[in-house]
Amino acid sequence: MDKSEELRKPVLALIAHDQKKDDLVMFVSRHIAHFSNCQLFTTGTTGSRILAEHKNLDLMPLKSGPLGGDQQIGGLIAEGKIDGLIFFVDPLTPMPHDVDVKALMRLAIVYDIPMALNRSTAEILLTNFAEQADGELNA
Ligand SMILES: O=C(CO)COP(=O)(O)O
Repeated sequence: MDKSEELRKPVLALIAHDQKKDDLVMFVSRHIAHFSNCQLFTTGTTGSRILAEHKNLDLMPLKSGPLGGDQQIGGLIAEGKIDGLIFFVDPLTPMPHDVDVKALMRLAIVYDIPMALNRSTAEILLTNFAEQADGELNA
């Protein structure tokens, strides 16, 4: 691995179901220093909500989840382009695209991508990425 590869920004996928979007935007705000050093992919509406608060992030919104956004992120995972997935899931609302959500989670498991499905696990995931980045800087 050459130096530029070692120091490349972590690539994270961020997604939130509608009832969890406020929580995710707050989470991003709280950890903005960290997210400013990441390349981000999101589903459509999630990305718009985050960009409305934080215009300068390196963030690429894909299609909305029900229109294929979860599958696009799954495709990126299959191509090895995603280092971690933070997905604030709403467990209390039926979703028309539930199969897409399940397929995305399946691919994250298949490719052994760190996947946080709620806030407390997302905190652990971010801490881990931050520690890795510190380790690389001090190596
Ligand atoms: O439905 C979603 C994930 O399954 C999220 O999609 P949006 O970010 O477009 O609302």
